[in-house]
Amino acid sequence: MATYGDRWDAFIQNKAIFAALGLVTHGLLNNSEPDYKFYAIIPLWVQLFTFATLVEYFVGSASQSFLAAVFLVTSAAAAYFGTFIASVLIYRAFFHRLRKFPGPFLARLSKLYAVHVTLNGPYYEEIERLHREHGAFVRTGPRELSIADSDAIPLLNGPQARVIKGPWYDHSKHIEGAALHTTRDKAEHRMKRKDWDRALGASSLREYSPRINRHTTELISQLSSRIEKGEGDNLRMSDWMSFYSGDVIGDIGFSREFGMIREGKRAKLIQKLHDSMPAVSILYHLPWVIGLITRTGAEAGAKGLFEFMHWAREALKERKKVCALPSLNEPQEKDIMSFLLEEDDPDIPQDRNADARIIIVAGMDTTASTLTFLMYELCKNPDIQLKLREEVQRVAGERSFLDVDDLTNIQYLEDVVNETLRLHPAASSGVQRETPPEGLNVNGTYIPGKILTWMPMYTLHRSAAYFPQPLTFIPERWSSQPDLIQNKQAFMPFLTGPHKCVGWQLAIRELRSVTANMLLNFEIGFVDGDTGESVESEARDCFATISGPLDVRLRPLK
Ligand code: HEM
Repeated sequence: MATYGDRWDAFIQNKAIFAALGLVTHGLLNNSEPDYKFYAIIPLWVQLFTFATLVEYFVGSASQSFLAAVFLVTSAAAAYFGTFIASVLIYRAFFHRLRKFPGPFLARLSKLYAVHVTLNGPYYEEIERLHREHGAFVRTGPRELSIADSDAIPLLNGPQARVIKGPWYDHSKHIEGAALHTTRDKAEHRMKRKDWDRALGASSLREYSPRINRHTTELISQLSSRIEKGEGDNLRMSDWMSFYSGDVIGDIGFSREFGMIREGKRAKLIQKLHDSMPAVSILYHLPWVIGLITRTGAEAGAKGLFEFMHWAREALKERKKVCALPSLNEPQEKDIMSFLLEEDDPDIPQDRNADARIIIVAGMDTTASTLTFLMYELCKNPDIQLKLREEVQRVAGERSFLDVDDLTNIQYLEDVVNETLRLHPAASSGVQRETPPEGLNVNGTYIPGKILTWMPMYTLHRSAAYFPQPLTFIPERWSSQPDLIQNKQAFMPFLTGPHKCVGWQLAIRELRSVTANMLLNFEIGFVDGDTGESVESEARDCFATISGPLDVRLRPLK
């Protein structure tokens, strides 16, 4: 009579059973989109493997040593995973509900394709190339579509849109809850958005004006002193733009002084965030990896993220302490957190820490990169620089500094800002949305349910159908040459609808303030022998676009 050991041996040596189990697993997981549950599934697999090895060693008789037991179980696992993976790939390539959409073959199989592209240059450039090759709908991942058709904008972003934010936004929710930006539930988002709208609405923005003016004044004065020290022939303008936007957002966000303009270097935390960008540009294609690392307790793997969380917690506590002084119930000047925190509540809700992080992440690099690209375009187009300077000087008269509130009506300044945002949108590849279970119909094209969509702003903004002469920097298209805009709806650097950037007006005010005052004080050009191309060629797509380095020559105006 067969013993338990014999039965086990027969089982573990039967590759067909494991191959069949691989197929069953694919069948079970296929409809549940399991990638974001890998943090639970992978440890389960590891436990099963360990259990099977121990059973083989102690109960089975086919292996003479522990190593042999490991080997036998590994060969069973190879049959299981080999079949499972082959089944997944065949399904994705030929039977998936997106099979009719064109795109690179490898992108059908895995998001590793996007990782490969990212390692070789900005992802959004490849997306634009793919749209030129395949048209408005491109399959960019196993269950992912990039849609470059302005008719899809209301369906994906409008107030009545039935899509929700995609699972990407959940990547670290389990640690500290969701920030405004990462809240997927529509009702919860509406609630949170009310406070944020007050924090960044017109009357609050006026209260923040003195802070913007202070930081812009400091920027101009620091750059002037660098010129005096003989450094004006080669200044890394991309760094200065990043110091500026970081100082502004720390200050307006939660009264945090980074002092980067003063020091002429990045604060430690900001430097670490910056250093993590290459990893972010890859992980944003594989968000389940972040969940896996953080949920399986491998904190070392996500050290940067945990440090940032710790920093944000401490920064909010410090702000609270200052506000708790009897003479100061609130910061002397209001900041964004004044609207998000209950000043009398001794505790800081966890999701406010997440909000503090989003203030830095959403408010710093987006603005810094836009400013850098704007300076780049002014260097590349000296005539436009001259024309804009004349406009600004007309408003300034004898003054060498213009307050941000004096800059609301300079049409050509608006034109230059818009044209920069058109050619260099900060969210170049778009934002992730998930279609409702019943799917969507875009212009007669049916998009199945539970599909992840992206609307690539870089591609839309560079479409000749929407913006004739799309690759030329022509600020006049926004005012005196309206024929150069065929479809204004396709311009959405800040998105549109209920999730439109809540900080867009703050960003515009920063852009106006820096641009106008730079032009009042300096002539700006590329460093001798340089064309500034690294600003585009070394840019990174990290969900937000991070510009490459820009070195400039600054000459003070007489
Ligand atoms: C040129 C600068 C900026 C650009 C181009 C920009 C662009 C965007 C875009 C495209 C989104 C939508 C993201 C998504 O749905 O995933 C967004 C959202 C957001 N932005 Fe900005 N942004 C800029 C500056 C700022 C600033 C200065 C702040 C200040 C705190 C800010 C705070 C936010 C927040 C909190 C959200 C989430 C809004 C929500 O989900 O309701 N952004 N931004």
